[in-house]
Formats: sequence, structure tokens, C-alpha cells
Amino acid sequence: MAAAAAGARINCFFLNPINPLNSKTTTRLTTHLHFRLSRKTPPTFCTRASATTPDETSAAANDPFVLTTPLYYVNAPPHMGSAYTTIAADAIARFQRLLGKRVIFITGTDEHGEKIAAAAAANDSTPAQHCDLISQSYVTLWKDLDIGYDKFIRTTDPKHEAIVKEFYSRVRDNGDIYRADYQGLYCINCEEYKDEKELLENNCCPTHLKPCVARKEDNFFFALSKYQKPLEETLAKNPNFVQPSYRLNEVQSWIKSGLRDFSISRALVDWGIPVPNDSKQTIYVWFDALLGYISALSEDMEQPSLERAVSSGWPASLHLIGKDILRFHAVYWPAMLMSAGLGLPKMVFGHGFLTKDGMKMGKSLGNTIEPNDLVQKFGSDAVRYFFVREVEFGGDGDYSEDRFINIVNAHLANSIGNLLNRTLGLLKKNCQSTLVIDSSIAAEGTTFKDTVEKLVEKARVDYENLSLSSACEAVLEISNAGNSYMDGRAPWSLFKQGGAASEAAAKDLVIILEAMRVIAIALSPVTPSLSWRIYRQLGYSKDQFYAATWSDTRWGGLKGGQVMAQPQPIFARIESQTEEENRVEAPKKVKKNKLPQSQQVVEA
Ligand SMILES: Nc1ncnc2c1ncn2[C@@H]1O[C@H](COP(=O)(O)OP(=O)(O)OP(=O)(O)O)[C@@H](O)[C@H]1O
Repeated sequence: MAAAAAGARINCFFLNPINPLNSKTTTRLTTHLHFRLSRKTPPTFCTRASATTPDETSAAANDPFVLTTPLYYVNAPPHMGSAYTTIAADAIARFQRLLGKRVIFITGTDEHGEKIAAAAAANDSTPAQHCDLISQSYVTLWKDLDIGYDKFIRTTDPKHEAIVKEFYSRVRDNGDIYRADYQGLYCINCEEYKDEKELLENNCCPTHLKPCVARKEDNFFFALSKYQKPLEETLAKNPNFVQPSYRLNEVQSWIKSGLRDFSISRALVDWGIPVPNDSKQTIYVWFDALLGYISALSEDMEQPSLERAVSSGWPASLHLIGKDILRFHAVYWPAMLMSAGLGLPKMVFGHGFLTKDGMKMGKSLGNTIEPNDLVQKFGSDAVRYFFVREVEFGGDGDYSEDRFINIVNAHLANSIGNLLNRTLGLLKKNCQSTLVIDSSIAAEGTTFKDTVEKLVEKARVDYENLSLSSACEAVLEISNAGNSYMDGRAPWSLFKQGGAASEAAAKDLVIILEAMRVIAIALSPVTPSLSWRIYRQLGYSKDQFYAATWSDTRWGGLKGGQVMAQPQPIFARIESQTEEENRVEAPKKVKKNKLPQSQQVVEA
């Protein structure tokens, strides 16, 4: 969704029309909130009509895990910021699938509005052609980044349009939409009316530095003010609704400062969904786009209907968004849902920004990093791992290529890749690449197994709590512990001693390889291709890799007699620019560890 628009569109919510509804009694919403707390899951909540019965509890256990990214605005192709949310969402989806949950991972594109029509005209194309082209660039990038979404919704999809109209009519029938005049200064780039106080000289928009134009239109307004109290109550009862917890205060203070009704139609924008019963107006792009989370659930073959879509998985378990669009998701969206009598999402997580030179990277500012370039240069695993590991989920993070190369080399190439490679090398030389004993027996009496078990449990809890960076760190600690174990035991010299020492060394190799197996599964939400390459080296088939679940991180999967594949580097060390320049001076050496580029991206 358009953050261009986002920062900018926010103000249209502070219009102050003469509201015929304000005098009406506020609808009391009896929202009974049910907390689902278990040892394994972080507290989440959903709206329910009554106390939970055992039947409902088992129904809840079977509920799909529905998570969403924002629907990205097709004013421009994706950049690393859009990729960041989607990578994080994919890691969470993969983790939930490992737990055995039925996951519905929704992403897509937000395609309406005057700005899109203008972008199309600037490129001599129709809005529809423009949307097709840009939307496709998201689909292509998600493929290159190994994003395994389940639904890709485009807001120009006819099924979406049908559901938006039905939703609009429902809210109108509930008395929450009214008509009023509005006159003000309009920023086309933001697609919203501006408050004069915030404009720069010559009525320039502070975001786009272009003059706003005076406009007068009669619009339809949504009675957001009616929902101030219900929203306050919802947040007070369910502080986990907004995550990370420090963003809750922000949301609460927005609400406390007073919610004003907002305009949800545009008289002068053709490129949008027509307002039911008034084809001269189109529905405001945010009112339309948020509904993509529901219309995505509608099956292509069936007649689109709000009820049917809702019954396929609503309410969502998690909306993953950037903090720029928190207000839309944590204030306006819940109010719209309450008005339509639909359940609220269980959690809205607003992560931080990827910044460049301290500024939010974004399409409007044009200070973006090209994810395609990074993937071409470094492979999808490296890109996914770096951003998940380096940016603490929730906070901001700055990108630097040096840091990228250092982290990825140290963690994926050295700590994990080299450990696997040298262990398999020793196994090949001394044991014909065959495990001499079951890993469960090999580890008897060692503390290393306990260390691995503790760390993998920590990773699980971190994933559950959306502490994605900490989850990666816990997995990396397993490989660091493996390297220490290997160096401490020095199996290469034990093999030279022969006899019992040699037998002990063979066991040590089994222990390390079992730890690698655990690492492969535990890191697979973040680095699916790399994890598959590790699994392949351990002698498993692709089917076996796909069948693995989180319970397979339990120690003891590798059995005596299993034959490992020929040792091959699973992750090529990335050379920095300086290293490459130095090599130009020195005679060329063939790098032993070099993986062909094509192996960087293996379908997972
Ligand atoms: N710099 C960023 N860091 C992290 N996430 C980002 C960043 N930029 C965009 N996103 C993600 O994309 C969402 C906004 O999508 P949108 O399509 O509006 O992109 P945008 O680049 O912010 O647009 P614009 O620059 O035009 O405001 C954010 O809520 C977030 O999920």
C-alpha cells in the first residue's frame, strides 16, 4: 500500500465535515475478546461472540494461520523495503508450516488511485497496462527471493471489486457512511486533502515539494468518530493487538487525540472502484486496498461474496506492515471491520524502516536499493539472511554493502558452510562418507547435544515471538558451538592415532553432522535454498527435505549407515570489491570454495 500515499494520505482523516452522524448515539460494540495463551504461542486474540466452548477450542486449533504483507502500491516496482516485509513474512509463514499449521500467506498489489493513472499516462500506457506490468515485477521478484506466498491479490481483480462494494454497502447500511461537502487543498501525489498548517510556502506538499491544488467536492465520509470508544476498549483489553509493544502507545495516543471522520470517496478520480449507487465517485484507495486482505481469501472459481471469503480464514492472524502504515491498520481498519460486523485481525506488527543514509528508503524519495541487483550478485539466501539477521525486527536498519558481505561470509560461508565441508571431507577420507553409528548413540555422554537442544528450543521460541534476528542468532550459535567442538576434539589427529581414538573421531563427525541437520531445518524459514543444499549433502532427497517439520529438529535423526553426498561447498564466500581489486594485481588462483552463481538459487 502506498506509503507515498501513506504518510501523506493520513491527513485526509482529519477533515472536519459537518457530520450528521455525530449527534447519533454511538453504536455499542460488544466485543468479547478471547485470549489464546499457550506455552508455545505468544498471546494473540480474536473477537468472539461468547465464551469459548470445547468445540470452539478445537475449531480454533484448526484455524489457518493467515498472515499478510501490505499490498504494495504499483506507483513503481518493488525495492528492498518492500522485499524486507515480504521476506520476513515468508520466514514466519515457513516457520508456521514447519509447526504443522495450515498457513495462508497473502501478499499482492494496491492498484487504484489518481497517482497510478498519472504514472500510466506518463508512460504512454493505460492504467490497466501499467498495473499489469508493475504488478508482474513484484511476482517476479518474489519468485527470485524464494517467497512462497499462497495468495497474490490485485485490487483490480473483479472478485476484489465485488467484495469491496459489498463491504461498502454493509457499512452504509449500518449508518456509518454519509455525504458531505469538502473544500481544501489537494495533493495529487499523496492522493489526499492537506491541512493548510502543514504545507510549505506556495502551498507545497512537504513530502512531494509540489503545490497542492484547490478542490471542492462532495464526498462520502466514514464515521470513524463513532468507533473511538470501542477502539480504546479493544486496545486496553488486548495490548498485544499492536506489536512491538512500544508502538501501542503511539496508536493509543492517536486515538486519544480524537478520531475524526474521513472521506472515503473521490469525485475526480476515475481509476478506482465506483461507489455503489453513485457511479460518479470512486472509492478512496485505502478503503479499497485494506479489503484486499479479505478478498484474497475468496476462491477464484466461486461467486465472490464477503461471507464466503470471511469463512475461508478471516480474521487474519497477523498483519505484517511497516510502521508508516500503522495508523491505517491499527485504527481505521479495525473501525471499518467493526462497522461491517467482522472480526478483528489478531495482531498488527509494525516493523521499522530500512534506511539509506538515515532516510527511509522509499519509492517516492527514489533512494532505494535494488533487490534484483542484490539477488543477482549474492543469491537469495544471502539477501534473506542478511536483512532478517541484521535488522532487529521492529527497529530500523541501515544497509551497507561491506557489512552485508562481512556478515554473510562470517555466518553462512565460514561458520556453517565450512563446518559442513570440512566434516564431510574428513568423513570421506576416513569413513567412506558413511556414518558409523546413530547420532543418538554417538552423542551419549556429551554436553554438546544438550547445547544444541537448548539453542534450537530458543530459536523456536524466538520465531514464535517474531524475534527473527534472535532466532537466526540461536541457530548460528549451534554452528559456532559445532566449530568449537570440532576444534576441541581435533578428529583429524584422532584418526591418525588409529584404534579407539579413530573410533571416537568417527563418532565426533556423526555428532557434528547431526548438528548440521538440525541447523538446516531450524534455519530453513530464513534460508530455504541453503537449507536444502545442506540436507542434500547429508544424503537426503528433496522429498525428505520438504517433509521435514520442526519436530525433526529433535536430536537423533541421522542413523548409522547413512551415506553422505560428495562434499561440495554449500555457500560460496563473497569477495568484497577490495579483495577483487587485489586479485587483479596477483596471479589468478582458482578459488576452491567458489560455487557457481546458479547454485546460489536452488528452488526450495
Ligand atoms: N524503507 C522501508 N523499510 C521497510 N519497509 C518498507 C520500506 N519501504 C517500504 N516498505 C514496506 O512497504 C510498505 C509500503 O509500501 P509502498 O508500496 O507504499 O512502498 P513505499 O516505497 O513506502 O512507497 P513510497 O515511497 O511511494 O511512499 C511499508 O509499510 C513496508 O511494509
